[in-house]
Amino acid sequence: MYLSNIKLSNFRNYNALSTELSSNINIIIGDNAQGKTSLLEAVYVLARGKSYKNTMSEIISWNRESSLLEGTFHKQYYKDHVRISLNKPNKSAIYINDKKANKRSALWENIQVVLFSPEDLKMIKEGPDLRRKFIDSGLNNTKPSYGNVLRDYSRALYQRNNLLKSLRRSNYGKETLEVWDQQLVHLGQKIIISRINFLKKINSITKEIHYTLTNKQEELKLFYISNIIKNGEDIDHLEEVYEKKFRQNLERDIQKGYTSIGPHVDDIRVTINDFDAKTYGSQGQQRTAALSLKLSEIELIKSEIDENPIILLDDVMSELDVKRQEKIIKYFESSQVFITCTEMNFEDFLENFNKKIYTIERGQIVKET
Ligand SMILES: Nc1ncnc2c1ncn2[C@@H]1O[C@H](COP(=O)(O)OP(=O)(O)OP(=O)(O)O)[C@@H](O)[C@H]1O
Repeated sequence: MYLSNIKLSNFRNYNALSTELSSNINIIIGDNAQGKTSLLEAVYVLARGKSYKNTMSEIISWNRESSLLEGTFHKQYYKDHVRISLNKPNKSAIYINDKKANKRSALWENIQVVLFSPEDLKMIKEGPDLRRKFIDSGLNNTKPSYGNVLRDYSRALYQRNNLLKSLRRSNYGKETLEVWDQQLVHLGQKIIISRINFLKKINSITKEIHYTLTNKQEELKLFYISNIIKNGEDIDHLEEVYEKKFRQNLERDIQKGYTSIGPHVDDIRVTINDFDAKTYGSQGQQRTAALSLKLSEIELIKSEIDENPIILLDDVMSELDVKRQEKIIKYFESSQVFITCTEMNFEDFLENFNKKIYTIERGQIVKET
């Protein structure tokens, strides 16, 4: 799939922009603070209906009240024209082929996008939230209903945590706790099962990619770590076990004022040649493992839904050495890719690609080749 054009008004530091895009490689180059990431972010907003890092008020230009984004996504057999209007403080409307969509999920059910930022390269080294984000992004792209479950789970979790905090002071409303518990167990077990199945599928792809990136020196494996069910345990009884542990943890949860178990605190354990990559891996090994994980997300999407996702590389190329740059570029042969950079030191690898280079200055494309 690819985005053939993009039109922006009052989006971050872009007053107005309209351009055609390459269906393969799009390089967005410029000095710092000129608008490279903003353009990439605009592609993401068109695909997801929201930003990956800023609130709506933050993406609308400072001195404006509203913003408009438009673009046409081409899939194998049809195309969708997407128009999104954003209004301060927090209102948005999405139109697909001029028909108003009721939910943002109308976008993610149809459009696959993989974002890759320097933060992702820290996925192995840092805390579990980046690893959970990785798995959730993969699932959102391959199983659209997952996004709704995740959203409902987060809402229920927020409500339960608020209630837990108030129960520290008085028992008022304790009877409603059961409603949130039931919802969390029901939604939480769906999330855990989806994640375990996702890891089963992606494990073999990640292993192959990592073999290639490390010249067959390293074997990478992924394990789902849940505080409700142990790896390899029978997931048929998950709901029962989950309910029991929830009851056991209730007093502790009230004392702490938050829900201490569930998929929101789960993790992925990554091993390299059977040692724990987070504890024992060198920085280089951890970064290569993170790269393998992101590339395998792209490959899994390709095989699961028979569409190439749009790939957004925000400042990632400058973080990789030449060898790794060369190796990853071959995964972009048949995808649309957006690459932001301040310098083009990887041009040699892109000789045979269909590419467009956009030079950005103060929120404008000043050169296009
Ligand atoms: N809502 C907004 N309205 C107007 N300008 C904004 C808004 N939000 C951010 N900016 C400005 O837009 C400019 C471009 O930001 P952007 O992150 O796109 O830069 P960049 O070219 O990717 O820079 P870098 O190479 O440093 O990452 C920055 O100067 C930023 O302060």
